[in-house]
Amino acid sequence: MDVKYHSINTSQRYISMPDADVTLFPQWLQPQQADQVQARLQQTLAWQQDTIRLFGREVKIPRLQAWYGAAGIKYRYSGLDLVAKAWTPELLELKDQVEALTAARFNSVLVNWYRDGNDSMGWHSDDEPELGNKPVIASLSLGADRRFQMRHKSVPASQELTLGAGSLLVMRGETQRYWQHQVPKQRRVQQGRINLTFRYVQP
Ligand SMILES: O=C(O)CCC(=O)C(=O)O
Ligand SMILES: [Fe+2]
Repeated sequence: MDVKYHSINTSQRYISMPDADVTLFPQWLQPQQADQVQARLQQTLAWQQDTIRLFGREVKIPRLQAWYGAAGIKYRYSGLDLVAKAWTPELLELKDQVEALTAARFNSVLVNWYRDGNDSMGWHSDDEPELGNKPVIASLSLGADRRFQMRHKSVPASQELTLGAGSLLVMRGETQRYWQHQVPKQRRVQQGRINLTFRYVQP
């Protein structure tokens, strides 16, 4: 897998939303390359189905996750304490490419595997304190198309995108402060999807 020597398509679409800065690169990776990367990540990452406490009960989250990054990076996510595993060669290569595109720095990645349309992620903002003010979040999608919904926290504004294989969504500035996002269940989707969100966590 060598992302560098594939042509990367930087055509982009700015998504006009109040109090947000969101850009979509719909075909950042070519379909073939996206499939190749997905297969490789599925095989090589240390997937876990974490549990969270919800109303006093242990509940399995509806997807598999893996957290990778630089040594010593720790992260709290929905009440989970995650410690980054060391970058794999594929993840490091993707991180370098995403850094080159966005001119931002990342030291970790949260990887989610939605096994089919029953897996999902509920409404949230990526606004944990360790992400700092105005975090840049770069989100690479592989596999099945899934709906990505966004809603403003205080004014009636919303936006929905389809995130397809090879797409890269970059959220910057005040986006996390004013907006939430989710990946709803889509019962008819039978294929899996992997999403990687590259982040900079204050060490
Ligand atoms: O799967 C996605 O597209 C979004 C993932 C996400 O919001 C997150 O990891 O915080
Ligand atoms: Fe998120």
